[in-house]
Amino acid sequence: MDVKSTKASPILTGSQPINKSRLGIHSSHLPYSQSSPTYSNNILAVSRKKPGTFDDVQSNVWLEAMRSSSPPRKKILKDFTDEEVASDDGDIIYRAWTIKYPSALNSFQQIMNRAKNRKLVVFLDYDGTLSPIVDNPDRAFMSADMRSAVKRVAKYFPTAIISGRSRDKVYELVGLKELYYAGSHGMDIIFPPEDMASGNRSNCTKSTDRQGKEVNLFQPASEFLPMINEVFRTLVEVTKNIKGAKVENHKFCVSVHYRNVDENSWPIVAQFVYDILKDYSRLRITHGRKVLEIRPVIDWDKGKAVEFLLESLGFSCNQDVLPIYIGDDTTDEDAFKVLQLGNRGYGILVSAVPKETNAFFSLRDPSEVKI
Ligand SMILES: O=P(O)(O)OC[C@H]1O[C@H](O[C@H]2O[C@H](CO)[C@@H](O)[C@H](O)[C@H]2O)[C@H](O)[C@@H](O)[C@@H]1O
Repeated sequence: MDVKSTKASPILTGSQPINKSRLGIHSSHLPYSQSSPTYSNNILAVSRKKPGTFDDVQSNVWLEAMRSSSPPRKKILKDFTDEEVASDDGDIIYRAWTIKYPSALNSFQQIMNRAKNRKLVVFLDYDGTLSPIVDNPDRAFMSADMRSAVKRVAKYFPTAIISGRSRDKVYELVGLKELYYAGSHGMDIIFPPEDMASGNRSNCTKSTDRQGKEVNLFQPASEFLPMINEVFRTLVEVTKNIKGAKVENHKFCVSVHYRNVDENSWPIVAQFVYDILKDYSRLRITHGRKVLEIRPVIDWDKGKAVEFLLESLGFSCNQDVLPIYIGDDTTDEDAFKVLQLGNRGYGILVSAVPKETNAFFSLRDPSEVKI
């Protein structure tokens, strides 16, 4: 679903402060400020450094966040309970957690009761929600059964995929024309103009898709494209000798994967990313599942994308609509928060381990999402 852009229409709020507390790190510990962008030869800057030796406290904070991203089940349970747990105990702890975040499957009737006389609008994350987490991001396929399940849902309810991946990539993986797609953590949204609510004045760009069909594009970070491409190239270059490291260009953000990097080399990955980002005050980093995600400092996230789609498609009236968002990652928390506010809808966290979340319900893994 590639589109030929006809006009750039950035709705930038780059001067807004970002939510640094999401990382659990005080703002003074983060390597970005609110000053204007700088472009520089980062490869040279980085290669002057001795890799793997952190030169200040901030980067150690990053490393700690990397270690706690997607940790083994036993470690999460230990953090949650403050003691070592056997796997049977782990199940008991998980069941206790579902008292606070009940299983969406067991709460099906409750959800249906609330959905009575309302329009259900469904939002789905991709990785870890529709597809299982696997070592190779290029092999994160959703099953044919899952695709059929999503297709069935979309037949009855407006359904959108909101992913950290590029919109083209996630479309390629999902392959269903009948859905709405938002890539780059919601910074790249596409929908047919005929679905736009009447009277809506969303600041969209008109464009055409591969089939020549007219589409509406909303890309609030379009001015960051050259910067993102530059950072992507630099990161590919500096990480090329780190075994297992993988850098993905998601158009308006970049992912640096360290899932397959030996843990002893994680400091090197962190150091390189940290050094590069020092030169880009208008980019920030968030932590995903064994991935560092570099994104523009704009006031936009998956939660904002949910609000945007609801409004653009004419579903923002609280009384008539019940939005549901299913996701597994920290970036999905922004969407859960939007639905939690004013009890607007239901966030459903996909997690096999207890976690603090803004979601209302839980599901254990993608196989439960499919049901
Ligand atoms: O918002 P999402 O659709 O959940 O995308 C978030 C990131 O997903 C992918 O990485 C994650 O899944 C990979 C495949 O299972 C896994 O190998 C990796 O460790 C996970 O972090 C994707 O590759 C990232 O670029 C997305 O940002």
